Amino acid sequence: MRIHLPPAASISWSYFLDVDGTLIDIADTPDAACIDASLLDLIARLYRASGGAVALVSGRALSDLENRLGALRLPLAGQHGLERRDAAGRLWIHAAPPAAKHAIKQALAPALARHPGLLLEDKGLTLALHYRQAPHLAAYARRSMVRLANDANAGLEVQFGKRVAEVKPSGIDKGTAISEYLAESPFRGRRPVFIGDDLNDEHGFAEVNRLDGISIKVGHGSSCARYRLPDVTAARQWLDNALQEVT
Ligand SMILES: O=P(O)(O)OC[C@H]1O[C@H](O[C@H]2O[C@H](CO)[C@@H](O)[C@H](O)[C@H]2O)[C@H](O)[C@@H](O)[C@@H]1O
Repeated sequence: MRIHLPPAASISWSYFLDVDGTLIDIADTPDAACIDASLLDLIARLYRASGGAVALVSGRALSDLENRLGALRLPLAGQHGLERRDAAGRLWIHAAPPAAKHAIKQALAPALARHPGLLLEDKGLTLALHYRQAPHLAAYARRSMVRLANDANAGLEVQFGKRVAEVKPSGIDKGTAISEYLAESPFRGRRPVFIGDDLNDEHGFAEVNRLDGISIKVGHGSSCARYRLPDVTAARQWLDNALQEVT
């Protein structure tokens, strides 16, 4: 992999940070992933030093992120931007739970019972079918979610990610979440940075590229991001370096 390292980070920029695979290593299951104390400290320091211009932009649900962050409160976009808490603490919800959600869950129930390696994550507005514990079922899981989204005929789309296929309302993504933040204080007027690792981060990279910001892909795989960092450790180190400006 050819690595185009990003320029040195500046605390005058706006920081949009993906979570799984970017700030924390991928774990076997969604629940097993852990935001450790040193990451909490890094985010808190960056948040203070940048005047609050830090948001987590994640596929996880807001409530899930909140539980993992404990007392640390900052802007959060969850479920790929479908729900967003802004810097003033206001909550923006961009879609209702899909009417077809119950039917999709029912349709998946036999496969989930048959294959314990499949895991269904109901995030409220989206349904994610994880196959990390059953990688041989990748094609089946992806195909099933595409079929169920199409059959619902209700403005749903499938977002693929690391060993996951997710049915979600279409039209909102991490790119729209970033552009909403950038219209608001304290993000407005700052150069945007987005760091991510997964397919669902490509919308965010594209938006940041459009604004001449800094898009950084963590790890391998094709991407429209302009820069690369090899892994979670390097991503955290790059952010920590921004804080050297202020110490
Ligand atoms: O946008 P992110 O913050 O990166 O969240 C993306 C998805 O992360 C979680 O799933 C992924 O991480 C799990 C734990 O490491 C892993 O087991 C799974 O295979 C990955 O797909 C989360 O469960 C999803 O809801 C997020 O969309």
